[in-house]
Amino acid sequence: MEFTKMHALGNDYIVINEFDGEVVKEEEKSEFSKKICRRGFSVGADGVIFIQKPTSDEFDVRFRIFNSDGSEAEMCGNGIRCFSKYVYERILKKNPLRVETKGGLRISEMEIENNEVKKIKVYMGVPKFKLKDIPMKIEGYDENDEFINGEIELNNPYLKKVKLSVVNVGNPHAVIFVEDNGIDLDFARKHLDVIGKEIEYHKVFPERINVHFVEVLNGNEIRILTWERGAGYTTACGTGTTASVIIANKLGKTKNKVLAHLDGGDLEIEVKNDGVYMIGDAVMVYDGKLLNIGW
Ligand SMILES: N[C@@H](CCC[C@H](N)C(=O)O)C(=O)O
Repeated sequence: MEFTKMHALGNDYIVINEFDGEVVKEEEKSEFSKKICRRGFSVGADGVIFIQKPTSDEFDVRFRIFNSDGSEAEMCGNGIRCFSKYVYERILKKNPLRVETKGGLRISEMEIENNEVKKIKVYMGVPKFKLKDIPMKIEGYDENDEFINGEIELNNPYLKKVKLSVVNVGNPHAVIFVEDNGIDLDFARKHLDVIGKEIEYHKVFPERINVHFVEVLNGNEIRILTWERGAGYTTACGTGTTASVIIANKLGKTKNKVLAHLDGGDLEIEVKNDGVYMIGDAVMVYDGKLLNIGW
């Protein structure tokens, strides 16, 4: 089986081209992703991306993303930049590219030099804030309410409660401003696998959630530490960065154009009237041939 290893800001994916036909059977995709993502024993990655034919003429190509724990996500910001680069350079010379995702239509506009995609600007859609759209279920709130800087209780030795905001940008995110919680990013990093995991699996989030600790540096810059649903700590999360800027902007903490500093590098997000845009690059690391999936 042939695959390509790609990354965007260190958030790494195994890309499998199924545009001309299925490579991994539908019912095996989850288990396959879990196995091939296991670092040390197999290729290792934060997730697997499948490139498929779209299900309708509205789109040029279909994007599927499985996390390293085998769960399928609706969207992935770093993944869609990797995907767009792969599709343009190897499958379809279409620019802009209309991408079908489980989170809805996304449009990738690429900057190209000598047939190589250098930068990708992705239309990330319109954010949803209602609890029914996250989804989130919490006592005292209606399904049409929003949960912005609301508090939830935790059960760990380090942080007893946390103020967070939720938004769905195709997939669900919880955004935690460290300054609103009397903590800093060093504290969050030290206890990330306890606190991040607890929030990911918190009973108020029936489909789990991606978790981001955010420090606002000024009106145009933020720093983010991420714990991803289904993958744990990652060096960057494109949808998470999009979500963090949307919430920061909604709370008046930043302007509408923000440079986010992530462990794996920087990403630009712009909040506009018609939706949100993410601008960054992606890297093709190597092509591989799978000999043994390991485990
Ligand atoms: N790293 C991605 C998000 C991948 C999916 C996420 N873990 C989920 O389950 O929603 C990104 O760059 O957006």
